[in-house]
Amino acid sequence: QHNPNTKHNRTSIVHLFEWRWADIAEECERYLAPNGYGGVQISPPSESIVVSNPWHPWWQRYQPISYNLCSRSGTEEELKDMITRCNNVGVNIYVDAVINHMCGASGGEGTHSSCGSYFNAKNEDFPSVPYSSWDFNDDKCKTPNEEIESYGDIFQVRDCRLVSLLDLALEKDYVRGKVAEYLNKLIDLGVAGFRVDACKHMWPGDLTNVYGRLKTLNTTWFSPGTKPFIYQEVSASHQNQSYLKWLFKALTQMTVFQVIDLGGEPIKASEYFELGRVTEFKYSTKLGKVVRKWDKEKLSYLKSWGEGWGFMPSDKAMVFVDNHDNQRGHAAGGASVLTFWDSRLYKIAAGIMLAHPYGVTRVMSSYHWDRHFVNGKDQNDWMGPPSNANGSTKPVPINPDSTCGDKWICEHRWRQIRNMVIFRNVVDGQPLSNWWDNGNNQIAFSRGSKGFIVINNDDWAMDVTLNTSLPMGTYCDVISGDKSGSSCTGKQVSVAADGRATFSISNTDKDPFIAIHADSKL
Ligand SMILES: O=C(NCCCOc1c(-c2ccc(O)c(O)c2)oc2cc(O)cc(O)c2c1=O)[C@@H]1CCCN1C(=O)/C=C/c1ccc(O)c(O)c1
Ligand SMILES: [Ca+2]
Repeated sequence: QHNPNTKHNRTSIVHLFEWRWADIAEECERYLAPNGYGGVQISPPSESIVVSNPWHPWWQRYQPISYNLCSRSGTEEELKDMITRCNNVGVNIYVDAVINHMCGASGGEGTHSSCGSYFNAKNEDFPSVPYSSWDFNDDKCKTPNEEIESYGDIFQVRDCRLVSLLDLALEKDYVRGKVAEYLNKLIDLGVAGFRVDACKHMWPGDLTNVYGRLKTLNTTWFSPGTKPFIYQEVSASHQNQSYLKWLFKALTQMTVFQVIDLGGEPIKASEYFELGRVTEFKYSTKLGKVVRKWDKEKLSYLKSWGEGWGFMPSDKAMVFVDNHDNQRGHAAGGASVLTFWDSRLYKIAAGIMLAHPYGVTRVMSSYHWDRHFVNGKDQNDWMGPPSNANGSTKPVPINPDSTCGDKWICEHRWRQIRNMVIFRNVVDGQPLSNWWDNGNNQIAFSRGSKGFIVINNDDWAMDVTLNTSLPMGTYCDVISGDKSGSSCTGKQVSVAADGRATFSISNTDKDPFIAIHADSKL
């Protein structure tokens, strides 16, 4: 089901990565609802392993040991309360569903889990579900050590263990039933859909079967018959790296009698299109390259942004500037991905993503960690959220100036990003028009007659008069400030009767872009 089911033309999702349920509930009521966010992607709510080395890494939550709704973010009661409170203010909840695997094969035995449930990884014994060795792909996987060895082999990628994670036998009716039971319980609680993790490692046919077992949404908040919104993580990045390594090795060893499919990426995102939306991973890396002006990329090339760049159809795409994985440089294209660490360029990238009509947009909300690069790799890329000595996650304090404290970054609260989320809501449904560029890194475009954005990413000042297609009047720039009452706290733009306006943007501006829309008009 490809429609996010968002309420009263809210168009963006925010990923409150590793937030506690209690804090999410507060944030829905005090910030997300008033500022037009459509929904929240929450971290996996299922009980996971607790890893001690490295100490409580963020990715331990991607190693389930049961489907008990009890995790580092809170209890089932807190989850239920949060979903209710967010739904009551029109903010949907999307669950990060980890259904391809359980914990790593060397996860050990015992109760080192987020809620103390017993499991034995070695025997593939997860009594809380229950799952036993019958429910894993050991027989189906044809590699000697059960691991994915070559990313060029689509059977290994689906049926073997991803970094030794115990691979569930999703072709079995019993396993499909257990996974559907887990997702349906969340639907009963009121969630609006799922971000399905690691889809590349599951057969589309198995996913189709599981999705087919899902209930329609809880009618307390959704109209009868509404199907859950599904968006599938299909990441080419890591695959690409390993796939290209394999390809090179194969080529050096290839004899004339062997025929190796030299095609592109073996598994295509399009295999998953019919099932739901798919994360467009090229978007992050390409947008990062263009805004950083790497590889001779220019902002003016964004004239054909979207399908024109070879991305999947807009109505199938979930897009983002960065995500929890590639903001840590994991992905092959990782180096170009913009993150909160590069805040000035990050805001430009977010402005472009939110102003452009392509895809459903997801805003990342991160926490700070002590990056420590050694030979280009961050030794601390595993670090979990701000936490107390006992490993529990710290609450999110809100400062008087509306920023977050205690190392929570809260990109979704940055004025420039928050206001562009609102911009996207105001212009929803309006086509991109009035494209203008200077052949380099100065661009501008409107969204019908509802909004207009101008960006200067060149190393010199910009001073142009452009047709905005907006009605005559004075507009507040929502990047340098807000409209408050009958005045602007930042720059203002006056649009003449013929729709033209003059824009002057210094290349040394804190934020070298201007955005105006129907609701920022005085
Ligand atoms: O070096 C690592 N992993 C190998 C490279 C990334 O591979 C992983 C991918 C992955 C990434 C890109 C691909 O193209 C691909 O086919 C697979 O997806 C996962 C999904 C999970 O639910 C749990 C995982 O441990 C992984 C994972 O390790 C570290 C140590 C273990 C976790 N991890 C990690 O780096 C964890 C990464 C991770 C975790 C959760 C995610 O949703 C995700 O996208 C990445
Ligand atoms: Ca699998």
